[in-house]
Amino acid sequence: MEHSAASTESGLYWLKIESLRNLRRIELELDSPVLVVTGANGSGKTTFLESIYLLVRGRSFRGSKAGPLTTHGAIQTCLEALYRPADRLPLRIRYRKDPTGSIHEIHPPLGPGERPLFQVKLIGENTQSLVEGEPSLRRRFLDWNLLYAKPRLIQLHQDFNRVLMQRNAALRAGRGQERLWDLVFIELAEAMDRQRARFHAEWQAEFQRLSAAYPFLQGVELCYERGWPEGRELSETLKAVADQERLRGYTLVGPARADCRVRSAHGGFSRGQAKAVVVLLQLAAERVHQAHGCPPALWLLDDLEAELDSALASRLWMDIQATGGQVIATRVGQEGGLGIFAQGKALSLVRLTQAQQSG
Ligand SMILES: Nc1ncnc2c1ncn2[C@@H]1O[C@H](COP(=O)(O)OP(=O)(O)OP(=O)(O)O)[C@@H](O)[C@H]1O
Repeated sequence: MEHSAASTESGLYWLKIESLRNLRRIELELDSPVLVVTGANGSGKTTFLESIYLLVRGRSFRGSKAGPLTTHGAIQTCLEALYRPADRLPLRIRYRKDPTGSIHEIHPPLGPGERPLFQVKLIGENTQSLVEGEPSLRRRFLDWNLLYAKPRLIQLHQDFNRVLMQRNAALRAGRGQERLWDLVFIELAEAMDRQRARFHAEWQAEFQRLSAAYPFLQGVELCYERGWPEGRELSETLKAVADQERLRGYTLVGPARADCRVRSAHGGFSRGQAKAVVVLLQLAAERVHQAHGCPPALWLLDDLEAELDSALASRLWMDIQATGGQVIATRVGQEGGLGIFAQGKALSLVRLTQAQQSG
């Protein structure tokens, strides 16, 4: 079945969901820049967002605790969407999962090393863990944003990870062979650090600009820690930790130990404030991406208003709209009230009801 693009802006304009968790079958045209999905608890709002995330990234944002993706009693999950880029013909995206595995395909396919079509930015449950959680979460977030802006650096990251694995294997073997990897390890580590530091400086500058409108962010800054002490050569640091590394059997310093913390002069953040900080980190990265020529991201907002006071939620919503990206947002409620989403761009509303759900 062919579908006509309903507006001239880039974005997803048609979506079909079959047998994803409690959503049995949904097919719809997305004909406005903002789609608000409402429904009672458990009606499938997060699952609706999950379908789009699966289509864009080929994997879910929910862990295995959420149980099987495919609707109980169904054989397979099939998701499909049509996406109109700004500068070329529409693309068909498919995700299919059955007991033998999953397939994720884009037609026509992207060229090798080509940047993904767009980024999908999820603001959902546990968003705060990015601020409060392990450094590895922030490191992955930094690299995800850096590599999207500069896809040619993917090779550098792959080379570094390969050398790190070899160096760790040599440390575990305990025959002193790790020194053979040091030269190439240092060269790749320094190159990665330079790229991360450059991206981080742009990110921090945009974060500061955005923060001016949020009084609770006075004195808050993003700090990049490269993974070995400032003012010290990596080679020196490796020598200093050599005995410890042999004892532990893995590399203790370098880019795999980097972090990008959000530091507050007043101590920590409340849950709502931490959530707002993460939205602003996403917004700041989005501004850097657009400055590098990337298309606007697609925002998936899962109950954005939860934990935020209405002034803060409205302010964030204005900043998200200003990015020019497509938005799919959820709201709890059977009445279909629009809350903060009533302010701003034209929107469509989908109310999830029993009709779309598996019984
Ligand atoms: N494989 C499955 N088959 C059928 N139903 C499932 C399956 N996996 C999960 N579910 C159900 O689907 C529903 C999915 O809920 P989801 O989290 O998407 O709802 P929600 O509208 O976002 O809820 P809330 O407002 O509480 O966040 C849950 O009731 C869950 O029990």
